[in-house]
Amino acid sequence: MSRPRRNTRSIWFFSLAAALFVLLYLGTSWLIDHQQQQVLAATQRMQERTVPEIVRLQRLGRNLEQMRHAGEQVLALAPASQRQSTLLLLNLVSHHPSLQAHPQAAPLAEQVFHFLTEADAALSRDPSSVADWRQRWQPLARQLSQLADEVMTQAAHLMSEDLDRLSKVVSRARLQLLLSMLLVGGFSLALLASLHRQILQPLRQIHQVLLALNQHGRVPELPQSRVMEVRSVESAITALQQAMRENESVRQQLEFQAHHDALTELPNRRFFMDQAQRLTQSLQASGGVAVVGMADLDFFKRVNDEHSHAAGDDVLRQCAHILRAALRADDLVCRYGGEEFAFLLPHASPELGHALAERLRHNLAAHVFSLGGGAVLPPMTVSVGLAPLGPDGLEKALAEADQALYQAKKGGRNQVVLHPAPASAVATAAA
Ligand SMILES: Nc1nc2c(ncn2[C@@H]2O[C@H](COP(=O)(O)OP(=O)(O)OP(=O)(O)O)[C@@H](O)[C@H]2O)c(=O)[nH]1
Repeated sequence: MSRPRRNTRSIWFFSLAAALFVLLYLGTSWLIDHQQQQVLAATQRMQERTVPEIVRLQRLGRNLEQMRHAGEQVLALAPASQRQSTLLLLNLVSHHPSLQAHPQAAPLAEQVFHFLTEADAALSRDPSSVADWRQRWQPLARQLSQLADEVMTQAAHLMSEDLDRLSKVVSRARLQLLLSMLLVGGFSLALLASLHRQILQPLRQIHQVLLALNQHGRVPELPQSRVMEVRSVESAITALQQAMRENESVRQQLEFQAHHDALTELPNRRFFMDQAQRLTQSLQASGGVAVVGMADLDFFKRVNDEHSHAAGDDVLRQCAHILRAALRADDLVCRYGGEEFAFLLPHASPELGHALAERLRHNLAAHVFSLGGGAVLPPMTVSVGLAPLGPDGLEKALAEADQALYQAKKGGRNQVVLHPAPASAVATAAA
């Protein structure tokens, strides 16, 4: 079962679509902006906090290493003056802010400075105690090295943590940007597809229908659109189509009436003459033969007088039918006027024309004309004049057929006379 179609005004449809598009656009813009802010914040954090912290830790690591190195120098039995300058440098390093700010490094630096000052004084007094001082120095040197390693590792971790965080933010931003693009792109495609289906396609079909209407071709069916504006155009076209069909039918009716006799529905004299002229020209051009005939009912006036004009009309209709049936399909025939008929028999020899006219005469004589109320007319007869189509054309042949008809009437009616009458008299007297 098909669902009933919902009608949509295109103005609502496009307003809604435009509003959705704007919302979607604003939403994705906000999302992109938000992601950008996050990337910026992560970068800023790295520049303002992480990098200085790393520098501080690296400096601390280097200072610790320097202290360990100073210790090695003091205990290497260098000259006293050199040990003094080393201790001076050590004093400076141990009070460096990077060391003082560190909870483990500050006491360790203090401890190292005191130890080495003490060792320097002792070695100045007794250089042979160096081995003992070197042994006591080892734990302090290890602590300095370990702390320096820890600090450097911490600096490396800080760097990689921040880089990790930044890369996560960037990849999340990239994913969201991709999704936003897909969403906007998908929506735009859906909108375009809908525009094509609801508006463009119906308009193309309307265009095809209008073309077909204009060219009088087979008009394709118009499917009913859901968009009301398009639908109203479709309705107008359907109404126009209906009006054109009716006009065409009226036109055909009028054309038929203009070309045919209203009573017998045979072609009228003017139409017959047009068609016969054209056929004559083509026969003359191709060297074809033809026979022209004039047929006139005998004593027809009596039917009118003795019965009624309406009865006369009825008889005329039946005679026209018998005449049409007696001749061949391609023969031209018309009601020439009153109870007189004309015909043109293309490709017919005088003998064939005569035979066809005889068939008409016999068929008419054999026909029973019954009137209303059981009344029956006496048999009707017809006189026929024939003339072969000569080089002088149709008018001449018709005039000769008319002369032959006159001869047939004069000769007693109910007969066929061929002009010019051969010696053996083609005319057939009534039985
Ligand atoms: N009912 C009817 N009568 C018509 C029509 N057209 C002509 N007639 C009649 O046909 C008759 C022709 O009469 P006539 O010319 O004397 O010919 P006829 O009586 O057939 O005699 P012949 O032709 O000499 O044999 C006239 O009475 C016309 O009124 C028509 O359309 N309907």
